[in-house]
Amino acid sequence: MAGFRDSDKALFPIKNINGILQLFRHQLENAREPDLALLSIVAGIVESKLTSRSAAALQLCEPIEPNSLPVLEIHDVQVLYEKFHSIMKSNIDPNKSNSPATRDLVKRVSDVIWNSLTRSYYKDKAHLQSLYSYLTGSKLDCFGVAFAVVAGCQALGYNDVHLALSEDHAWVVFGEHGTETAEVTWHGKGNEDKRGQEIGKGVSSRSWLYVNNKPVVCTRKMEVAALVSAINPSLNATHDAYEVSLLQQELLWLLYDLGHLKKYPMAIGNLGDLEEISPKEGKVPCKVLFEEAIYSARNYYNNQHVYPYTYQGGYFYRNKMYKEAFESWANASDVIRLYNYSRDDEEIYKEFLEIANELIPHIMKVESSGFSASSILKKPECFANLLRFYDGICQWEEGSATPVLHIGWAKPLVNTISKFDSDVRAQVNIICDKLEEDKMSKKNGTYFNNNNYASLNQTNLKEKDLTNFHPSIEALTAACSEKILNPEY
Ligand SMILES: CC1(C)CN=C(N2CCN(c3ncnc4sc(CC(F)F)cc34)CC2)S1
Repeated sequence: MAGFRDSDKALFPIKNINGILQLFRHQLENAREPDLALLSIVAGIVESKLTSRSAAALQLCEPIEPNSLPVLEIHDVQVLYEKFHSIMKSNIDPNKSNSPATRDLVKRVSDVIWNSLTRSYYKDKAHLQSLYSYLTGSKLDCFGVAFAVVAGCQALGYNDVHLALSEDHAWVVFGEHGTETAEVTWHGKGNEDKRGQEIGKGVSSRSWLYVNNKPVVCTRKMEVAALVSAINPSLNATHDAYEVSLLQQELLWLLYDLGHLKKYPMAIGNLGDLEEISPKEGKVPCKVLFEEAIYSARNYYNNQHVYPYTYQGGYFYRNKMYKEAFESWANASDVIRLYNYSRDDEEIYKEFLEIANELIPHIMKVESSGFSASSILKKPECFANLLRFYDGICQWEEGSATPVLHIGWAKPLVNTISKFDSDVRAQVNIICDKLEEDKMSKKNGTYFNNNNYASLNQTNLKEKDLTNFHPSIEALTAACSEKILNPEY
């Protein structure tokens, strides 16, 4: 059993970030499993005190000395900790027989959380992810409900209930072999919640939202990584509370050094984003962290996750490494191409839309103003990666009930492709032999992640060679060459 131990209590009152670190380290390094309720309440109190309006006002008038926190008294924590335990135990009998959870139990814990939430509130607001928010404001976001269910099950003595995470949803696994699954929270706007049901085997299982049944299935320590990843330092739309960011970064390094981020690509990516902003002495650089996140997704999740590539692509883009960004985004597109787009996939749709219609056009604009020989417009591998990027989105649409592309995509697409001269395009040799093409197809449902775009220093790209691309790419490329050949076209 977890629990608020005397050795934890000895660390209070906590006056600075180091004190929080000690509490998390103590919870993570001791034999018994870390207490999710305790750590979520502590993280939530600190986040709330440092990002609330009063905190912002305070910052403006008298900046408190660096790394200091408002003093965290044990009483503040204990009251909330006991409240959470009593909510759980007054509704559900603790697991005296130490048996695995049942679907009915999981559903009842989810109902206790669900029915105690405020009737209606803005679900996407910041700072609604922790048990502090639940216990003091009766508000939780989608992730927060799933986390609270797992923390509730732990409080009741069900240590087989664990958090399962996709890139935009969360649910639980449970049972003797940890193979039972259950929805415990809602997803998106206006969708009926499916709480209590097992994770879809139907069409929804082909949507990105369920990552082809390759979710991050957490251990208790990875659940601590999830609550740390969910710490939100934002003070307002434009500023972050420095101390909260620093605390999150230090806690992620603690978890990284203890090896608990190995199978958690998004947490590694979050650490990479924080490191890019303020690198910590003696640590692996953010560029390596983004590579490690990709390695983790390839190694443990059969390369079915998109975000590791968009973390890396975003890094390259911000650092004007545009050729590398195109490669990352093309790799992201190679992941999405084998999914069917469903209406639950809005988040990743928005991600690809921003890359295609904002980021790439911006790169084209700044690159076409200069005429340097090193310009990406002279590099066939850039053209090839852009085609791979667009082709992946086209293939994502193929076989999907919901269309992906619309006219808004075409203009930036044609604009981008037509920036490459025919002599550069001619150096791209696309080889998709029949067998390979079948492998890459969705029809047989398997996924061979070998790169079908052979070496680029071949000559003679004939229009007919493009026939292996999605028809719209072929049409657009033909249109481009038309345009380039006959400027008045
Ligand atoms: C490359 C990006 C656009 C940058 N941030 C990204 N994030 C993706 C989502 N983030 C996450 N970071 C750690 N764990 C999780 S679990 C989850 C799904 C939710 F429903 F539980 C989301 C998420 C953090 C931020 S992707």
